Parts: sequence; structure tokens; C-alpha cells
Amino acid sequence: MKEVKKIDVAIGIIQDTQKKIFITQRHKNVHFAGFWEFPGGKIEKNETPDIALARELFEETRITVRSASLLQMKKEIHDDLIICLYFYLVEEWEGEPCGYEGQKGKWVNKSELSALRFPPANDSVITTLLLQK
Ligand SMILES: Nc1nc2c([nH]c(=O)n2[C@@H]2O[C@H](COP(=O)(O)OP(=O)(O)OP(=O)(O)O)[C@@H](O)[C@H]2O)c(=O)[nH]1
Ligand SMILES: [Mg+2]
Repeated sequence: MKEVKKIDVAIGIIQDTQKKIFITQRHKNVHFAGFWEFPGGKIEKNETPDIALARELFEETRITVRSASLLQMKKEIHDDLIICLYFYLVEEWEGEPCGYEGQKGKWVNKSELSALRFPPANDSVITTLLLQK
């Protein structure tokens, strides 16, 4: 029987009081190269999703998360791989986010999200964001 691999990913939607969101661009030579994404990454063994979120956002954008709430979960089932994405809304943090690993980063209005290229797994969370006030 084929072995099924499972990856859990913690993702932060960093939203300021003006409802602007900080996004980063994926590096060349990786899966979905050049696509925009919300900062985040794989949850390690023995980590909870929110601990992984804080670690990834510090590593990738240098912010310290003060408060985050789970907005949506998305499970993607591929042939022999299950990817589970935990999308958090991050509205309180310390520091000014940047693309600390050399990735391009920018603040965008929510309404701009649908015109940018994100991985298809982000479609439903982007719809949720657009429906929020
Ligand atoms: N960070 C992030 N990953 C996403 C998003 N949407 C989405 O499908 N993913 C997928 O989640 C998976 C893991 O994310 P990642 O590549 O950021 O993982 P990571 O930071 O741990 O990278 P690394 O393995 O190079 O250390 C990738 O397959 C990526 O395509 C998103 O908005 N943000
Ligand atoms: Mg990452």
C-alpha cells in the first residue's frame, strides 16, 4: 500500500487597522515560484499550530505575534499527500513585517488580493476575507 504523507502548515494573514494585509512573494525554484502568499510554513513535530505560526512569522517577517485567531482550515488531498493549511488572522504584533528571508513583501488592500496570483488552496480564505467588513 502507498504511504500517505501529511503536511500541516501554519499561515498568518497579517492585517493592520486600515485592513491592509502583508503578503510575500515565493522565491524562484520552489513550488509555486513567483506566486504571492501569506507568510508561514510547515508545522514541525511536537509543535502546535499557533507555536509554529509565531516561529514562522518571526523567521520570515521578523514580527512577534501578540494575538492570532484561527480564521479557516483547508485540507487538500492529493494522491499520496494530505496538506492541511491553518490560516490565522494576525491583528496584534510587535515590529514591522519585512521579507526577512530575501523575499519581496508588500502591504495590499484586501480588494487587491483577487487580482494577484496565490496558490489555489488560498481561494476560499481570500473569499472569506473579502466578505469581512
Ligand atoms: N506560507 C504559505 N504556504 C502556502 C500558502 N498557500 C499554500 O497553498 N501554501 C503551501 O503550503 C506549503 C508549505 O509552505 P512553505 O513553503 O511556506 O513552507 P516552509 O516555510 O516551511 O518552507 P521550507 O520547507 O522551505 O522551510 C507549500 O506547499 C505552499 O505552497 C500560503 O498562503 N502561505
Ligand atoms: Mg514559508
